[in-house]
Order: sequence, then C-alpha cells, then structure tokens
Amino acid sequence: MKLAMIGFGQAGGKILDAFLEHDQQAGSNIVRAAVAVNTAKADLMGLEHVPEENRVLIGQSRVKGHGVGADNELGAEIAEEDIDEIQGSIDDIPVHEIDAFLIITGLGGGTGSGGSPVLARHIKRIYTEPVYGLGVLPAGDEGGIYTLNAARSFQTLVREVDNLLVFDNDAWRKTGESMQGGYAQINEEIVKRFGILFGAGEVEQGGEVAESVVDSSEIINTLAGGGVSTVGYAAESVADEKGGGGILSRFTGSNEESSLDSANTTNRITSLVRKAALGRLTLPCEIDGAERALLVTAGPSKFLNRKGIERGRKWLEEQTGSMEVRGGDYPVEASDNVAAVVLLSGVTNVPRIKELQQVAIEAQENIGEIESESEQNLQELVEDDDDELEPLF
Ligand SMILES: Nc1nc2c(ncn2[C@@H]2O[C@H](COP(=O)(O)OP(=O)(O)OP(=O)(O)O)[C@@H](O)[C@H]2O)c(=O)[nH]1
Repeated sequence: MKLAMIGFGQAGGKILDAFLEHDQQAGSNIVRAAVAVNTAKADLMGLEHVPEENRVLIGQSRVKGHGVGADNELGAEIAEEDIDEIQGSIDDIPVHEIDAFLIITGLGGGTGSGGSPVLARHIKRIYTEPVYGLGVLPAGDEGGIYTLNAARSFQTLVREVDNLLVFDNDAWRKTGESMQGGYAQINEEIVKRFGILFGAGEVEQGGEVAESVVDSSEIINTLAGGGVSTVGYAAESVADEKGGGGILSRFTGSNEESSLDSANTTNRITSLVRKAALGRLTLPCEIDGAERALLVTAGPSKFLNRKGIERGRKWLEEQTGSMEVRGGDYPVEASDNVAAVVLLSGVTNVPRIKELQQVAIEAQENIGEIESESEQNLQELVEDDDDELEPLF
C-alpha cells in the first residue's frame, strides 16, 4: 500500500523518520511521500531521513520556531493559520500514486496533538483518498496535561480521520530506560507492525502465491467504516529451518514428510495468530466486539500456507464475533522470521481510553480550580496586609 505520510510534531516526525529508514532497509516501498510539520525548528533539524525540502516549519510569527510547549489549542490555531504552508508541501505529492494519507502524531503534546485534526479535516476536504491517523497515547507518568491533551485530541481526531490507528506508549514503556533510548526502541516496534501491515499490500501480484497475497484494497476495506484500530504482532525465527529441511524434503522427502511439514507450517501460523491477537496490542483492548479484522502472515513463502491463514481467520472470527475477517500472505523471501500481524478495526471495548478520559477530567478540573484561585492568591501576596504601600504607577 502506497502512503503519503505526514509526521506532525516531534513524535510524528521521529516515527516518520523511522518509517523511512525501515522502508529503505526492507525495500518495502510504502512511503511514497514524506512530509514533517512542526512548530519547533530544532525538531525538524534533528530528522535524518525526511528530505529537507519536505520539512515545514509553521507558526514562526507566533512561537519563533520554539514549539508550543504542550499547548494543543495553540497547536490547532497555528495549523489553521498556516494551513497553506502545509498544503504547499502536499501539493508536491503525486496524489494519484498513493492509496491513502497517514498523519502520524503524539497525542499528548501541543503541535501534533492540536494540529493533526485540523490537517486531517483539511486533507479530507480536498482529496478523495482515505486519511488515516496514527496517534500515540502518552505514558501514564507523563502527567495530567499530557493526558488531558491526548484525551481531547483523541476525541477530535477520531472524528476527522477515516480511521485512527492507536499506539499506547504506556503499554510499551520499559522502566529504567532513558526517554530517548526508550523512544527509539518503541518507534522500531511501531514501524515493525505497521510496516508489515502496509507493506503487505505492496507485493506485486503474480506467480504461485498470487491469490493469497494481501491487496491494498483489503487493508482499505478493513479500515473503512472508521473508528479506532489496534494491531497485534507475533513472530518466530525460522532461520534454522530455512536452508535445510524444508527445501530438501521438497525434493527428496516422502509424502509423509511433506505433509508433516505442512502440518507444522499450519500449526505455527495458527499459534502465531493467537499470540498476536491475545498478546500486547498497540492499543490494549478486548478484541471481542472488533468490527473488522485483517490477518497478515509474513515471511518466506515456503513457511506460509493457505490452511494456516484460513484457520487463523476462523479463530479470529470466533474471538471477535465479526464476520468481516480478511486474511492473506505477505511473502518476504529474505526474512528469517514468520510473523503474524492482526489488524483489529472498530474496537470499542477499550478500558485504557476510559481511564485516560477519567484522568483527563480530573486534570481539567484541577487546572480550572488552580486558575480561579491563583488570581486571588497573587493579589494576597502582592498587596500588603493593611494596604499601606502605594504602587509606583
Ligand atoms: N512513541 C513515541 N512517542 C513519543 C516520541 N516523542 C514524544 N512522544 C510522545 O508524544 C507526546 C507528544 O510529544 P511531542 O510530539 O514532543 O509534542 P509536539 O507535537 O512536538 O508538541 P510541542 O512539543 O508541545 O510543541 C509525548 O507526550 C510522548 O508521549 C517518540 O519518539 N516516540
């Protein structure tokens, strides 16, 4: 699937950068165009893979290139005011060559959190291609203001995009790691999952595997209908089996041997599908009730088989209660792994979002109380008790 990716804010830019690196390394060719938008000049300069001409600094007259300091209302205002500058960069995208837009952003900050819904609305008004969001939730320990920003941005962005794919930093953070090192690793996890998902729709159809290969329309149809999505992933190394047994048994092996191989392949896939769906999702949630799902099995084609996918698909139907579960292959001959990626779209039973909203409401009330008290407190501090002093003017 060919995407025009727009990284908004610092997290958005860094994840976009990681996508570009992955695309080059894996040769997956999913990023047809990459644009980074930010109010902070230093963040844009820190990017390594986004072409310089595709880095758009907005809000210069308001914040002088220094970012909006987690004020997402200001982030939204600046995006409105400078939408033409962002559009200038989108104008260079060969939109007829892309399948969809993907706006990537951290929901807890200011620039991307506020700006992304504005940009999504704008792009949807102009283009007919679907506009997806990839929104990152802040970790719980980042504090009230980040949680409040994320809760408000989440609410707005879901409404503006065709589907919001969510990644929850809280579920992925490791204790005792530096933020930067931690993010680099987290970003790799993000790119691995979404790279397989979107890369799956990019495989040329043809040859033996043609009918079982995932097509980009299957990804689009799974995401159609809107709402919130989450992704699961599980992989197993097949490096040891790659060179030897498999191929050998194909030429020399008896029927018994090859049917055993096929049974192994099927079992491996079904167990990977279970692990992917029941393990750590990008947004932890109950999978029961997901409206649509897509299963992608990736790896060297001799380790993929139709039976495995069919079984995995049926199991997903039972678990989600959805009749709209698609499935297919993503053959990657050079890989040493077999992986299953499960996209669950239209999930609604997400306790994490309810918790986030609760903390956000408390933070909002707390901020309101402090604001209303602060004027009085300042007055009490500045004025002398018996009003004996006079200000200069
Ligand atoms: N996964 C991931 N999350 C990040 C990364 N950097 C920041 N975040 C998250 O994104 C949230 C938003 O931060 P930024 O993207 O820095 O904010 P911004 O949009 O640049 O806005 P301002 O800095 O307020 O102008 C943070 O609360 C973190 O949760 C990253 O590299 N990866």
